Amino acid sequence: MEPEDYFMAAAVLSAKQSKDPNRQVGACIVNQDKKVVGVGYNKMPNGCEDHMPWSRSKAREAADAAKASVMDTAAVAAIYAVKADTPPEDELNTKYLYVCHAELNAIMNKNSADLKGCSIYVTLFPCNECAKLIIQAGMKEVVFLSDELHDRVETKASRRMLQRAEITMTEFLPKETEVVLKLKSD
Ligand SMILES: O=c1ccn([C@H]2C[C@H](O)[C@@H](COP(=O)(O)O)O2)c(=O)[nH]1
Ligand SMILES: [Zn+2]
Repeated sequence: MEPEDYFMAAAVLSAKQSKDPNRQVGACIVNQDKKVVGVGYNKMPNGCEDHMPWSRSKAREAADAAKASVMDTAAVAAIYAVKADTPPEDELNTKYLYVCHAELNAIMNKNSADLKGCSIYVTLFPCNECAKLIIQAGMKEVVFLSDELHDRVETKASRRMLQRAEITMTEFLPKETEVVLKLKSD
C-alpha cells in the first residue's frame, strides 16, 4: 500500500469510532519523516461522552435543505432566519456546542513535541475552527478526502485562512479505492 493511502485509511478507520449519527470524521497527522504522530475523530469531550446530545440544530438542517435545493446565499439566510427564531436554550441541546472535532482530537493526541511542517489527512475538509488550529500548530498541508461541505460558510472561511497562511490543500486521490482489513486469517 502507498504511504498516502495508508495515512488516509488511518483517518477513515479512526472516523469509524465516532458516535455522531450524522457525520463521522477522522484525521491523521503525519510528520516530515512520514511517521503518524496523531489520530482523532469527532467525539464528545472526555467524561462527557454519554451525557451530551447528538442532535443537529434546526438552523443547520434548514441550511442543508436550502443548499440542497437552491444555493449558498439561501443556506446562509436559512441559518440566520432559524437562529433568530430559536431560543438559546434549544441550541444548548445540539451537538455543536460540545463536540470536539476530529482535527482537534488528532492534535491533542499527538505523540511528538510539536506539529511543525506536518500534513494532516482528513476525511472531510476542515471547518474554520480546525483551520485555525492547523495554522497555529504550524502544519503545512491539508489532504482531504471529501469536500462535501464546500459551500458551508465555515468551509469558505477555512479555505480563506488556509490559503492566506500558505497551507497546501490537496484533494486525496487514492491509488486503491478499497482497503480490506482482516483481523484474523482464515
Ligand atoms: O472540521 C470539522 C468539521 C466537522 N466535524 C464534525 C463535527 C460534527 O460532529 C460533524 C458535523 O455535523 P453536521 O451534522 O454535518 O453538521 O462533523 C469535524 O470533526 N471536523
Ligand atoms: Zn472543525
